[in-house]
Amino acid sequence: MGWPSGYGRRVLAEVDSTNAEAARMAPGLTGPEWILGLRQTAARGRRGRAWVMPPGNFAGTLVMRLDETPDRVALRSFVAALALYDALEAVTGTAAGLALKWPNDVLMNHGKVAGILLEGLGQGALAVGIGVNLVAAPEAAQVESGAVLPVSVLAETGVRVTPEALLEALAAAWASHEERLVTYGFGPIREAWLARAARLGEEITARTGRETLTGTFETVDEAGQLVLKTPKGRVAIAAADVFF
Ligand SMILES: O=C(O)CCCC[C@@H]1SC[C@@H]2NC(=O)N[C@@H]21
Repeated sequence: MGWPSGYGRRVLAEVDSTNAEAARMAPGLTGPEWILGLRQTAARGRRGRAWVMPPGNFAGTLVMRLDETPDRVALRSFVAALALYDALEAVTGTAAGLALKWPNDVLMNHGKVAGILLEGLGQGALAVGIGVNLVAAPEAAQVESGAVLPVSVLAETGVRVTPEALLEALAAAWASHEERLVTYGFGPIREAWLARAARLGEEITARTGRETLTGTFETVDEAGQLVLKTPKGRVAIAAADVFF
């Protein structure tokens, strides 16, 4: 496939957080750029959580500028999840065991292998931060109680993938899904995501911060919201943590 044209790449031996580096780069950005951090000293996860990042794992951020509404920009979490799915299939040689968990985790054999952190940087700039447990997963005690347990690519498949090799596959897969979004809109991305979704049609629990809702995972709507069929009716949820 090769490196996609129009995308830059920077590899950093050590960085606090590739998302923080993206924020520093955003003002001078001339085009989309991938930042790969071989070590991160202050990696962050969703909802203010820390992200455990042993060396050898993948930490990358795509920083880009988009002239779009915030709702449309946010759909990049689905683009990122699909790109990760394809990239992991390419580097391990199989998609068996891979699934996508709303809003933006990638599962391998029912464990969390990758997480995505989207951050708006102001003035239309977006950081798409991606962490993948390539060689090591955090201890179960380091994750929130009830959360999907972390797994690594190495432990699940026996394949040792370097961060650089994953970036090559990820950048190519991102470019192709991004082009699809820009050309055809969210429809085909949504369908591809739903075809790979974990627990579709099953009972799941969503914690929004304000309330906890349990219901049947019906679909993801045209705005990317999780649609749950609950005893009180159908609910569309824009942001939550999901528990199986
Ligand atoms: O909580 C999650 O699941 C999202 C984790 C995102 C971690 C990645 S690692 C690269 C980028 N830099 C960060 O500080 N966080 C993201």
